[in-house]
Amino acid sequence: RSSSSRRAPPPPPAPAVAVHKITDPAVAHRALVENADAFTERPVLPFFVNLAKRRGGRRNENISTVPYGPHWRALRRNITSETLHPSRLGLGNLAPLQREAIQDLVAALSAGAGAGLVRDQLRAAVFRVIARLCFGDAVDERRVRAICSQVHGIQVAIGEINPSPGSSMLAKLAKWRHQRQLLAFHARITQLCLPLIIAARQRRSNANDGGVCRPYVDSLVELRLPEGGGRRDLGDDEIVDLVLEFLGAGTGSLAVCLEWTLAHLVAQPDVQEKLRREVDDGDRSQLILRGTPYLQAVILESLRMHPPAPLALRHVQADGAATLVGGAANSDLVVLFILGEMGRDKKTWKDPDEFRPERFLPGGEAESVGPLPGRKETRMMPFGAGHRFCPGVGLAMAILKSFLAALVLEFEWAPPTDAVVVDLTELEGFLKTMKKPLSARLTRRTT
Ligand code: HEM
Repeated sequence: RSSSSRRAPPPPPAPAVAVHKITDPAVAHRALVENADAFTERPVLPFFVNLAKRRGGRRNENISTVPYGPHWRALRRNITSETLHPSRLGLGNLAPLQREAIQDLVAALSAGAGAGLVRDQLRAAVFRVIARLCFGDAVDERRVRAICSQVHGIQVAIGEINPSPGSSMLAKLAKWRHQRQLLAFHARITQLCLPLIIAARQRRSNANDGGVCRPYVDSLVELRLPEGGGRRDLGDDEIVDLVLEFLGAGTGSLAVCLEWTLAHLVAQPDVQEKLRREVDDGDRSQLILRGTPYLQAVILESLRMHPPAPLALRHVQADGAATLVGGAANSDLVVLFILGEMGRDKKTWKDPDEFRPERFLPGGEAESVGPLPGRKETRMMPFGAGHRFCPGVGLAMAILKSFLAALVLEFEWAPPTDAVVVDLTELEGFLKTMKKPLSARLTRRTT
């Protein structure tokens, strides 16, 4: 036999995948809401492939990456019912965590608000709340700050990934360095989180459930995942990845949204004053209970114009893809739903580039629009849509409302000098941040 006849047959070619972008909210509705079952999977990002290689090919899943099915359902049900459910996040549980974080934020901002400082302080304050929901009271402030800085680092590094790096040696080297940097962040986060996971296992064996507001990590050490007809515990490394997802998904988007919203309040003092009048009117401790439609409208308007997560991603099989491209699609699709463009779609929104919260009030063009798409219509989707919409939407809206209310009650927000115009240029990345960090002159209000 010739050597060529003994050669192993070549591996089957990888299935062709085409990329398809969607910017029209009506098309997104057809796909994610009306054909939800065909749009359940996300493409696998290279970072997770590299992480798996380091673990000898074993891929750990978090809620965002896990294929749709029993594993996803178990993780999603756990986060929703054990941590994010309104009964868990009742005012009695969330309010004290927020109060402490807001008090520290106000103190830090009172001490000076140079460029970049507002952004850093917002991120640190939101992280405190999310970290306490994740780990409970057991975590000390130094460790919280260290984890916060590593989680931020990994998000910035993911945002810097060049999607088409080219094939030159230099490009390959840059890509390799970048992946190493991501893995180093991940290793440091693992080191910082492992003692907290061990502490949670200890609490479990002591049969102490950590109180009414049970930390997310406690629910994870007790979770039994379906596997091969039976059930199994999660390993420490799997819990690290789920915790990292919780901390990252929770903090980054919230801090970015607060910064954008404050920037618009600086640019439009009339909106700021109207908002202040609403939150100042009546019992402040009952803010969320008494209803604050303008506060809700300001936040929705900010999320419409600047959805912090710029994309929702799906991997769609060729037959499901036909609903999008028409006829018979001959390849799978990676579908990019471009959330920012949907919020500014000219067919859907009047004067989409104007920040006008009134549009979400009764009588406005978007009075029935909320943070999630409706059954009949999608006009914006800052928290995604379909089966994989964001489970943190309730927590996110609660935190955004209480932080924003406190920040306009405590301070008057103005540009650093009267001559400065607020720069609202966006920076594309893992999150859509302000290109130039918000710089503001803060005057403490005496109330
Ligand atoms: C302003 C704040 C937030 C924004 C704008 C946001 C946005 C999003 C978006 C766009 C998605 C993708 C949805 C899709 O593909 O259809 C998502 C998914 C997700 N978010 Fe959020 N999010 C926020 C806060 C949070 C918080 C506070 C948490 C939890 C602590 C969270 C946890 C998650 C998780 C676990 C997923 C994956 C869901 C799944 O695949 O089943 N997010 N988020």
